[in-house]
Amino acid sequence: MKLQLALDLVNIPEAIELVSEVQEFVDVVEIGTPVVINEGLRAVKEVKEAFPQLTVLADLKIMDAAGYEVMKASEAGADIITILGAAEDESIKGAVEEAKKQGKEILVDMIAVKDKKARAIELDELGVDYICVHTGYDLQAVGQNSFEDLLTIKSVVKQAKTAIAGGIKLETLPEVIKAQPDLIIVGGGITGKDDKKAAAAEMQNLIKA
Ligand SMILES: O=C([C@H](O)CO)[C@H](O)[C@H](O)COP(=O)(O)O
Repeated sequence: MKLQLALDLVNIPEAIELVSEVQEFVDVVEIGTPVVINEGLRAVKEVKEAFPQLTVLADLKIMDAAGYEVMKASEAGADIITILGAAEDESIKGAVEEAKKQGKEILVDMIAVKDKKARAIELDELGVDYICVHTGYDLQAVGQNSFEDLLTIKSVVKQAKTAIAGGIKLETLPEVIKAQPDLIIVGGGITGKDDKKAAAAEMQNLIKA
């Protein structure tokens, strides 16, 4: 199991400062969708240049023009790029093909997919690297989480790695760990703490225990 730090509500200098603080306790750094919207792929480039030893994920949530967008994110230095599970199969295939060409990985975000079990089976067959269940900010706000969905996809996925994101905190981490996803994505559970280093360290300790 690996720990991914999601950076969503920062600019580039703040992102670099935050990663400096917690780098020894995280495996993957996510340049979140809001950061890409505000700063562009320059955020991916600058974070990867500052921390070449870390895996950098570009959370583009691609919906179309997938091969081209995966190519541009790869050129910026992303190691993993996200696409939406709701995208057309042609887009998923384009993303997977381009990522393979560039030596990168594709993570599919299942946000807003209704039949997650059926779609996870299809995505697994399309050769994606990760399938991620995700409760976005707007559904977190009405009390939802993705713990059940993680068990659902884990019961059918044969080849892809599994991931979970959305509102995971220290208090809920043990329940997530029980389901043994390959990747646990945490944003506010670390970035919202006064002592971010201690929060990341505590989470990494639980994950690696
Ligand atoms: O993907 C995310 C969200 O849609 C905003 O772009 C977050 O990175 C993801 O939800 C993890 O952040 P937290 O929910 O704060 O843990």
